[in-house]
Order: sequence, then structure tokens, then C-alpha cells
Amino acid sequence: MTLITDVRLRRVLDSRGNATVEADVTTESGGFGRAAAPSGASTGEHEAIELPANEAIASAREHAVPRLVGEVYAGNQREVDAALHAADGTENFSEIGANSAVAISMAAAKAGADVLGAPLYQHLGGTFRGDQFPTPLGNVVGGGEHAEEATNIQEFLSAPVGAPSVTEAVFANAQVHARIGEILEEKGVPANKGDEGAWAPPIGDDEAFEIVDQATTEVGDELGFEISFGLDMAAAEMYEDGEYVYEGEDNRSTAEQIDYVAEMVDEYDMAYVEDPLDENDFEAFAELTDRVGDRTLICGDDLYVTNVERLQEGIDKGSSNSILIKPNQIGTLSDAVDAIELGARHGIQSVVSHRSGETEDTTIAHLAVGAAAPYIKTGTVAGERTAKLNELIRIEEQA
Ligand SMILES: C=C(OP(=O)(O)O)C(=O)O
Ligand SMILES: [Mg+2]
Repeated sequence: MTLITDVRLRRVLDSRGNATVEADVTTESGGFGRAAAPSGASTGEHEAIELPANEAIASAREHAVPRLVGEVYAGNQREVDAALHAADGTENFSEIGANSAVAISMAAAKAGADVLGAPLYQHLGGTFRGDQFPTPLGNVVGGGEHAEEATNIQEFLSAPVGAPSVTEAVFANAQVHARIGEILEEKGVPANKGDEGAWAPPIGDDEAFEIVDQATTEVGDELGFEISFGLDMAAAEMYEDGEYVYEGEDNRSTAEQIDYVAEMVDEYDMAYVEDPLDENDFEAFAELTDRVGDRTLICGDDLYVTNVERLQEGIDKGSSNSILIKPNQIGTLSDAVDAIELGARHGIQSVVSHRSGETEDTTIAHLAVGAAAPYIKTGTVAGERTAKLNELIRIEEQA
């Protein structure tokens, strides 16, 4: 029934206006799935390779499509993803492109779910899933690689840890975003926006900490539940010649960076810090986790790139207590689920994540619920972000 009978690939636009890969998968019994690849700006150096969309499509048509059509069942995700790996033949999808691979992997999952008549999260996670929802981490202020002339720190993330439901958490993050817009207006700061729809004001990190702290506290008090906040420091982007470079401030050595992050965690009671250190410094990550890991999540994004081998190294060294999960960093849903499950077995909390370049695709909302990930990071406002957030609201209503 779920035998794949057709795979179509095309170029579509992502939210930055760049070309990305969209895949349509059809099965013997008429099941259909469509999915599109996202794209990062602050990419980790160990990520699977994204090829220019037209090259990825041409290569996948030549190498992957013949191994899928008439050969593989969309309902068997492991088989689909194994065929993609076999078609590619490299360690990092540099032959067919991780963008083609992830689009086909996700479209096949949707086609499989369509034939079964089950929601995607249930097809991915099984019948006992849908009882646990991720807390959405919402980007509300940012800069770094996502906006010019804004904060050094890439993302300040609203974290509604006390919200009674995912729906209330989603609306809380939007309210924090709106409150920050008002505060910026009161201060007369131009309210530009970055790639993910977060405010990208021309202010220093210190002022951003104060504004986000004020907004999350005020909205939390109004709604009657705790809204903490966190960061994605994307520190690999700041790391040059052994130092962390902060525009408008002194550079920090690794020891100073660890002290700075630990101080900020305590000063603002932060719930979450992603990529506080360079993407190859498992040891410095471990030092910071040792210091503050009992009271906050230290999350590896560029550090792990959703790769089980890198995650295993982090587990062995005690580098973090959290991992970011981006399916396009590793190329298939099976690989992403393997990373979530390896993490879960070792007490590592997963944060399923969007990319800064996104489409209206909603697969990550289903992946987060299907894999019972405790967190999802998928923005706060902007259509390509609300597509996922609104899908979470629908899943919560139907589950
Ligand atoms: C979402 C992120 O940004 P990008 O997609 O640019 O890597 C991130 O760094 O977590
Ligand atoms: Mg990141």
C-alpha cells in the first residue's frame, strides 16, 4: 500500500527568498506527502551538506529517485532513509544534498501517515504519543548572523516554562514579543526585525537582557505562570583566534566566556543557554555544564549537529544536558530520532528546532510531539514560524 510510486522535486522559495528543495512523494494506494527543506545561516561546520537547490534536485533525481520508486515503502521510514543514505554514498549527504534528502525523508513520512490515516506525529511516534507536548522557546530579540547592527548574541528566547498548555505557551511568547515591541518604542529604539521575526534592535547585549527580563516578568505576572528566558549565543560565530569577539565590548577568553555565561544564568535565572561556547570545545562546554547544569539547560546545536557520534562524545565528556535537533543538519528523520533517543537514554533534553531560513512546512511540530521532545524552538511570529506553532495548537486540540 505504501510502496512509493512517484517522487517529484522542485525549487520553491524559503523565508529569506532563497531557493530550497520541495519534495512530493506518492504511494501505490494514493497516499501523498509534501515537504520542503529549511536552511541555516549560522550553520555548524560539521553539518550535512546543503547543495544549491538545482544541483541537489538534479543529483537526487539521478541517484535517489530510482532507489525509491517501486522499491521502498513510505510507511517504513527506516527503509526510506536507508535508501537515501545508500543513494548518496557519502558521510554527509554531499552527493545528493542534505536539502534533497531531508525534503524526501519528511515527504515520505507524510505519505506514510496519509495512507495509514494517522496524524504524522502518531505515525512517527506510535499510538501512545500525543500525551506530552514541547515547551516552545520563542525568539523575541536577536542579532548575530540573523540581523545586521543588532545584538552580539544571536537569540534571546522567551521560555514559558510554567504554561499549563502548549497553546497558552505559544500565545505567551507572542505576548512577550509584542511587549518588547512596546518597550522599544517607549525607548525610541528602531524596531527592526531579523530573519526569524524577532526584534533586531541596535542595542547592546546588556540592554537586551534587561528588556527581555522586564517583558517576560511582566507578561508572566499578567498571565499567572512562570515565563523564564534563555539564549542561543551561537558562539562558534564569535570565536576567532581563541577568543570570543563581542562588538563594542572587550573580547572574552574561554575562561571569561564561561564566567560570563554562568553569571548571566544566575543573574537572570535563565532556563536555557544554547551554544555558549565554540562548536569544537567539548571540554569548555563540560566545565560550564558542571557549573550551572543543575539549574539551567546547556544545549549543543553547532556542537552536535544532530549527529549521534558527536552527541556520544558530549555524553562521554559531560558536555551538556540538552541537544538541539535539526533534521536538515543530519539529513533524515531517522537520524534525527536516533539523536533524540540516544539523548533521552542519557538524560539529555531535546529541543526540536527550525532553521533561520524556513518554509510553511510543519513537520518539526509533529516530530517534537511524536518523539516526546520536551522543547521546540520555532520562532514566535512570522508566517513560516506560526505555521509550526499553529500546528502544535491543532495537535494539542486533537490529541
Ligand atoms: C536556528 C538557528 O539558526 P540557523 O538556522 O541560522 O543555524 C540556530 O542557530 O539555532
Ligand atoms: Mg543555534
